[in-house]
Amino acid sequence: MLLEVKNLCKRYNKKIVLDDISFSVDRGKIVGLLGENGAGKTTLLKIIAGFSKPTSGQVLINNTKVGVETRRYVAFLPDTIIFPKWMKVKDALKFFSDFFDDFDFQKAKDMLEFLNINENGKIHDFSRGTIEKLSIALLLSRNVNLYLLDELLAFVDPISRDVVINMILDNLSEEKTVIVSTNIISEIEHIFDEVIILKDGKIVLIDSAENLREKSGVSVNQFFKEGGTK
Ligand SMILES: Nc1ncnc2c1ncn2[C@@H]1O[C@H](COP(=O)(O)OP(=O)(O)OP(=O)(O)O)[C@@H](O)[C@H]1O
Repeated sequence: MLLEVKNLCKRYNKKIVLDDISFSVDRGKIVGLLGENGAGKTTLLKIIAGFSKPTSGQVLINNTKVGVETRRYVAFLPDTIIFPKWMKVKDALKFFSDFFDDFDFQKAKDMLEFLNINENGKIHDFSRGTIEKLSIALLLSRNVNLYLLDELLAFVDPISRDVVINMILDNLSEEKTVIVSTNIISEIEHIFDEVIILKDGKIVLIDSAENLREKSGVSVNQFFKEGGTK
């Protein structure tokens, strides 16, 4: 098992944001993490990425308790812009290459060329959608076991969404696992192996996408919109 989450709880002051969450994810899977605003998706991904501490419970990646060590296995796409204002694309490439041993420089360059993103461009002058595509390209150029993509496709235009989805698929192997939190469900659900639905910090559904569609008779998107529980 690549990822094991056991009785995870997160509280901010008195507010319970994650309430006794347990699940595990195998290698090679694409998991759709769904939930309304405030359900706890970002909090969960940040804890798995090692950027936020649980109040109680445990997260194991490759059998190692989450922390500095496990950050080597994980690439995290946050839902905010990570680049400083002065940075050009070529600086971001250099930063990733200096910072991450697992970064494939040539792969990143090829992806950026494919996406028509100029290396001399200043990142903060780009549209939010282009910044998202750049972030995804850099992230997928890391060779890690687990990719956590928060709010994927939030800013990407409908035409580019398929391009991004195909980049994810091209990058996958049996060893790599992807957890995607998104609100653009209908366009990406075909790549989900498993679906987790969070509501008020609790898991209300965890199933294979295929089972979910078969049992409910509707798409994952429709199922989620109708309330997300069986
Ligand atoms: N640093 C923090 N301090 C206090 N409360 C927080 C903090 N971070 C998140 N929360 C609260 O935790 C809850 C879950 O937030 P989270 O961002 O994880 O939800 P989400 O499912 O990712 O939502 P969205 O789809 O809107 O991004 C929210 O009620 C939020 O206000």
